[in-house]
Amino acid sequence: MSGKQVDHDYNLRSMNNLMGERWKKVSDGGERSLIKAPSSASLSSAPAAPPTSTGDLERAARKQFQQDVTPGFVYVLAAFSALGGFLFGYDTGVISGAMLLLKRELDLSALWQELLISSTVAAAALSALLGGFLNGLFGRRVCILLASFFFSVGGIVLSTAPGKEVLLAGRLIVGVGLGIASMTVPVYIAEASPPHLRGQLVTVNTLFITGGQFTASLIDGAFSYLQRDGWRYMLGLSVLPAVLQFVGFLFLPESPRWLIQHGLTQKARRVLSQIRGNQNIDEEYDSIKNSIDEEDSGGDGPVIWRMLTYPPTRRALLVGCGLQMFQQLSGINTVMYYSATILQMSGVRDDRLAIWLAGLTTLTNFLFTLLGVWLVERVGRRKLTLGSIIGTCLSLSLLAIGFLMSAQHSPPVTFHPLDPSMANSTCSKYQLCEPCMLDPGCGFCYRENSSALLASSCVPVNKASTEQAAWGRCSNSSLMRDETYWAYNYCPTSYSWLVLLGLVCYLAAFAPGMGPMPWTINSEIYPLWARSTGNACAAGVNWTFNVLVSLTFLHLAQYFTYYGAFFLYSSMALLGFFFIYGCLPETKARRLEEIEALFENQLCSCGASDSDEGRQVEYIRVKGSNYHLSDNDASDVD
Ligand SMILES: O[C@H]1[C@H](O)[C@@H](O)[C@H](O)[C@@H](O)[C@H]1O
Repeated sequence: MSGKQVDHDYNLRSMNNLMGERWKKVSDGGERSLIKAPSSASLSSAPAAPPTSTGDLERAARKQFQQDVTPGFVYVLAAFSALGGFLFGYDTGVISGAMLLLKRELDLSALWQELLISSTVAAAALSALLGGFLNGLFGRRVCILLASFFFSVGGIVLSTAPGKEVLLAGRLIVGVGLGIASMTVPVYIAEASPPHLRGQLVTVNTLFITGGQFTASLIDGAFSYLQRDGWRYMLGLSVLPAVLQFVGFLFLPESPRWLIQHGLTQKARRVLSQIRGNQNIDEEYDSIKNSIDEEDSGGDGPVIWRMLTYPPTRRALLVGCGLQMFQQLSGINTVMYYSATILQMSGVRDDRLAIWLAGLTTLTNFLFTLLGVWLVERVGRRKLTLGSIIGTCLSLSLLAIGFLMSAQHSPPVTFHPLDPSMANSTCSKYQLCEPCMLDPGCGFCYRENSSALLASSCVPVNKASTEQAAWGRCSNSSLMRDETYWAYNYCPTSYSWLVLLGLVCYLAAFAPGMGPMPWTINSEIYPLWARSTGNACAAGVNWTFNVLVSLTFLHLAQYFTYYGAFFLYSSMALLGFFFIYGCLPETKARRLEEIEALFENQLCSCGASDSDEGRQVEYIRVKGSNYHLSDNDASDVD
């Protein structure tokens, strides 16, 4: 565990020799299909024979390495693993639509609604922590099998539940699966991927999360038309991908790194050959073995203790957990959850239409995560995360300004109807829509006549359904004549376009970087002995802050108003920017065994070394030998 880097023997002279050999064969026509002859354009300034520079050869070698030797099996493995991400997104996303039907059919109180929503996230936080222990003991494959088993059983329990108690049990079971999957899948993909594809393949897992959220919003929209039992289909459909993943993983292999760690060396070699195709696996095998041997002499005590007392892993853990915390403090789940309300503010009054349009929010999140998959190996993790958090911070401010303008131009209450029960409701005290809307017990009832508001009142909400008032004009849809509207949670405003613009900018900035990078980076910053525990802690932090932010939003809005809440999220994102700028090193294209060395310097010294980033380091293997390439400076190689 000394931070010493494994000696990879990047012998450039031998590379030149090998390249020379190879080039000779190319000239002879022997391996023309492996390294193509340079185009005439690239030859124009080169000497006649051999007609290329070392840089060209390096590039050709790298291209060949990337094109020829990444077997399709790695993609299959990543896709089956990422089904765990899909279930993560589906199960967290589907509940909002299901809840609309559930609360009507099962007559759920507010407490039960909150229980059904947050129990899953709380169970996920605990089981993510437990997942670290299970991963070390049984391996990644068994943990993924276990997670998909929980997802399947949970889905069946939910779809057949006779009452709310069984529903709660089902939600807890799904939560346990979520926690285990969220910490295991990124680790498994990272350990199986070749370095040049690792970032992209782990980011695909987050793409599947946002894909799951998008699918959930479509399913919610489609089944909301069913008069009865729509929620059973919504919650039960997750069984299909869960069973698919379970069956797939019966045939997929264990991570070679875990196998070597547990002395199953022959099996590990077999798996490595399977996932590395026609490459020589000796060097990778040795480097994993070396790092495990170093770690074995690293001391006693529980892993978390060893992590905290060894500076590089302590720093990595801080960075990993910090990233997850700032991801959630940037308010992604509040924005997603309240997107329907935000859309209603901008004039969409039909509930069903608002549900469908909220699907557009999840689609935008999904599409911009796709951009992240494309960018991660091009610009690197650090720049992508930094750019994303600046954009997130600015667009949160834009959202806040939109809410501020709406609040400052809040329509007045002009009509004070008498409460038929003569109860003295607090709603009648409000003079403006803004405080009326922020009180969870009240809503704004108004008539609109060619964009002018008439006879607007603040009245109590119907406790059984927030879609109606407790009494008066807005208490019954048949009573609501043309142009009479009920606004719960929002106020009619002419600044809704600003809020909508803020929402779109927010998703465009958040989704490619702050969404996926915390997961991707956590899967690669810990040495093998600390990887499960590190990811378990970081995933636990993610889920804990997820539940904290979602549960506090309404109270925050009540005390600080909507714009106060969004300014708060924006300042959190600004803090996050300083944290990432100072503490997050670039891990792109490094081998997992080398990354520990990046955390040897004091934490928060990364900003100072930004200039090093121009010198991109890549490791490639050509038929079993490794070379250390510098992309930007071919003259390094002489
Ligand atoms: O990375 C994911 C993703 O960005 C999701 O959209 C969000 O709901 C999750 O909380 C987050 O962890």
